[in-house]
Amino acid sequence: MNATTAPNTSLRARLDARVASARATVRASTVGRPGWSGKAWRVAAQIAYRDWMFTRALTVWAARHWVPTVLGVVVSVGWWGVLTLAEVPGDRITWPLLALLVFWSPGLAVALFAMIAPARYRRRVHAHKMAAYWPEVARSCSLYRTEPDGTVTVSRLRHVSHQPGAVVLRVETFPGQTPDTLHRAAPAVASAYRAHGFEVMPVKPGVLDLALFTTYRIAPVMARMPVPEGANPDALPVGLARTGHVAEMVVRGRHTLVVGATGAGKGSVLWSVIGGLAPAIHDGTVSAWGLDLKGGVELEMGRALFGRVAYTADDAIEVLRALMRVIDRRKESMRGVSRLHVPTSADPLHVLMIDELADLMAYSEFDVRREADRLMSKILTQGRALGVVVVACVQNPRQEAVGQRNLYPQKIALRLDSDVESDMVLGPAALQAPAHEISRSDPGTGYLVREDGAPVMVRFAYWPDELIREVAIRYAAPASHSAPEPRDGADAANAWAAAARRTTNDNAGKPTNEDAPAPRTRKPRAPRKPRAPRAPRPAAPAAADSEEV
Ligand SMILES: Nc1ncnc2c1ncn2[C@@H]1O[C@H](COP(=O)(O)OP(=O)(O)OP(=O)(O)O)[C@@H](O)[C@H]1O
Repeated sequence: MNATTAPNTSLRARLDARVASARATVRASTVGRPGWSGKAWRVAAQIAYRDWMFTRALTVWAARHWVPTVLGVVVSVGWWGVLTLAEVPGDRITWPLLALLVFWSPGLAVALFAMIAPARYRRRVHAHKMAAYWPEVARSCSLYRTEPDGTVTVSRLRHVSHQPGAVVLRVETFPGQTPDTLHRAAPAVASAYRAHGFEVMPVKPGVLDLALFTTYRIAPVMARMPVPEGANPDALPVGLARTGHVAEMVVRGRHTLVVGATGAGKGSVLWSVIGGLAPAIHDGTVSAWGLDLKGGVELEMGRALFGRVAYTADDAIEVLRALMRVIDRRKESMRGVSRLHVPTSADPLHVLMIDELADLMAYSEFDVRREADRLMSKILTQGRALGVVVVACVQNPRQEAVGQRNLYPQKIALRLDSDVESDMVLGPAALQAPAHEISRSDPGTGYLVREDGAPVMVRFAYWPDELIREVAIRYAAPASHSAPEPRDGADAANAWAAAARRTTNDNAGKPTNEDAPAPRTRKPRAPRKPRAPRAPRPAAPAAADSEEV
């Protein structure tokens, strides 16, 4: 900041403060008064406001349509003058006045509309202004072509609509233009209209909605007790989007990486997912697993929602192995039956929530890191279709902390420290999602970048500790989820398949902990006789992954 702007800024700030305080005083002594006097002030203010809207709309109409305005005045005054000069007996006012009303009737209709629905009137006026400016914007943003006869064709603006916090332009391509051109021009269009940001949403081939945000911030949202209808892992409500709509996140079939600097609000994302899914956890269709190597400070608050949690590195490895067993079992049961797991209470969607991934993947002992890396790679590459998904939170997106970030198809970038980090996390989507520009005073705000790469700014709901505790009590996980071991019946078959594959496994003989017998009592093994014919079974493609059974 230079020396001349500093005093101006403080003068401006002082003036703003004075104006705000004067407004507050006037408000408190008029419409803000308690009781009947306050009510009377509010009614009077409404009448004055609507009168003002009527007059303003009529004046604007008259200024724009001066021909009928002047003609109306000339005809009615002339008529009255003729009647007066001719000394016609009787009423000389009514008919001239009616003539004026007829000429001015369109303006009066608009003014009445402005008086009855002032907010809608303002939005319409605004939409008209935006539409009037469109040809110029389209030309300056290269959304035009010049015809052989020299005329210029611009992309057609079908209509302008308003949503809370955004103005939406529905734009249509002209023949020879691709939607990509509109995508590329979107930042320039947003800048031309002085918008705080934009979002492009395809409507149908050749037609796009371009949402221009009129506000930079999304107001804080408080989480509420979740309801069973909302606990949908295909469209989980997690907060508010900039358009004012509920923001939804896909959990099933997606691994999600959540990155945010310290204090950016990763806890809000974590609890929006686990808390939002709580009713599904309670009815058994979702099973939550947790890793919190900060000693369980975050997850212990809602411990009852999790089937299994780990607060130390060694326990975390055990949890990852247990998840691999689930994956291997599902590979067997889903092979040739289904390509995307459908959760049921007997066979739930497993959601692994990791608070601070770097504690496990970067700051643990070397052996733990290596094993965690191996298991996470397998879970991330094999789990999503098999109904095992990971939501991993991390502060630092550096390579060593999140070496596998490309294995997460869905990313959430909360406030980040630099544009390099935004780029690192979001790649090309960072251009539309400058997470490093999110203000420190807006924790819980971030960009959700789905698999298709389109970013949506979201304010995740804030979950106070009391609510997390209440939700955990009300929607505690069923007891069966606390020890998710191989199901009876499936056990013997898996053991047979594993034993058979181990004989052909490249890693056979290597000391892996998954080979250790599960600590549960198992059914006595079937006689070894059937092993021989199973060995050449065409299980080779999955063999590399089979040792975790
Ligand atoms: N959605 C939200 N709305 C409003 N305030 C929030 C929201 N989320 C978080 N906060 C505020 O920001 C603070 C920090 O949030 P949180 O602990 O979730 O950050 P974090 O990213 O997990 O930080 P760290 O990585 O240091 O643990 C909270 O104590 C809360 O006051």
